[in-house]
Amino acid sequence: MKVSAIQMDVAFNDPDKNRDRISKLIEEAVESSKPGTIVLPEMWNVSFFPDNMSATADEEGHDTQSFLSKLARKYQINIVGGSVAVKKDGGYYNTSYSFDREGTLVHAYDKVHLFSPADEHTVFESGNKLGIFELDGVTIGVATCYDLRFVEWIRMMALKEVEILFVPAAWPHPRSEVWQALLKARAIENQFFVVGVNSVGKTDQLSFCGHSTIYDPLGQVLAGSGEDELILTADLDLSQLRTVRDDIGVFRDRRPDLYK
Ligand SMILES: NC(=O)CCC(=O)C(=O)O
Repeated sequence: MKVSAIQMDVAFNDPDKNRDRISKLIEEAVESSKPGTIVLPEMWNVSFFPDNMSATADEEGHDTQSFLSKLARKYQINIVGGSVAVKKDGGYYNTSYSFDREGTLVHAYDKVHLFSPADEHTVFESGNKLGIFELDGVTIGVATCYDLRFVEWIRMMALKEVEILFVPAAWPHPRSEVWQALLKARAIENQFFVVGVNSVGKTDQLSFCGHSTIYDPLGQVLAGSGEDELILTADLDLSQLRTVRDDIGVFRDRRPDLYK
């Protein structure tokens, strides 16, 4: 599966501007790299996160779904749609929508671990389900930003046969090294591919650290970035996942009977 990750400078509280930018970046990614799957960062409609959610959160996710579905169909690509601020069920959610090449919504994932240091839990409701689905016959997992820190959560995805973990993020300085270390660790310990796609740029409160990176199941970098807006692409050879697991049989050798 050829994957392009869009590391983007998300405009604060301006969904229209962000949709325009994403249209251009997806067109550019398709023309330059011809990926099968494109992934976007966390909260790309409004950034992380404005205090007047009622003005800009996407009502039931309708605008986002119609926008991403059209792009997926137009370019015949899968889109793992990062995440957006959504108003639904009487609350706000940090929701990730994913689409197949026909533009069909295949999965919606509500961020489970809300980032309490930024009071995300006081504004948003949390989800309660794993983000797992299939694209082109490949088992995909999605975990949003802070979810990455929760090793048990990510391990559950590996145990459910996830082959590629996508991590859309709005991860700020001064924790760039933490972001990179956790992405790499999750790839090595779970022996799957990890695609971390972060934001860049600033809000009044935060400066996002970029360094979106695609890791193979050994934790080797297939594509990396700095702190500029850019598209990074890698071709993931999924047979590597089997080879790595045959060589070092972590899933054969683990002792869940003792992990209580
Ligand atoms: N958007 C987030 O969830 C931020 C997470 C973060 O900065 C951290 O875990 O550190």
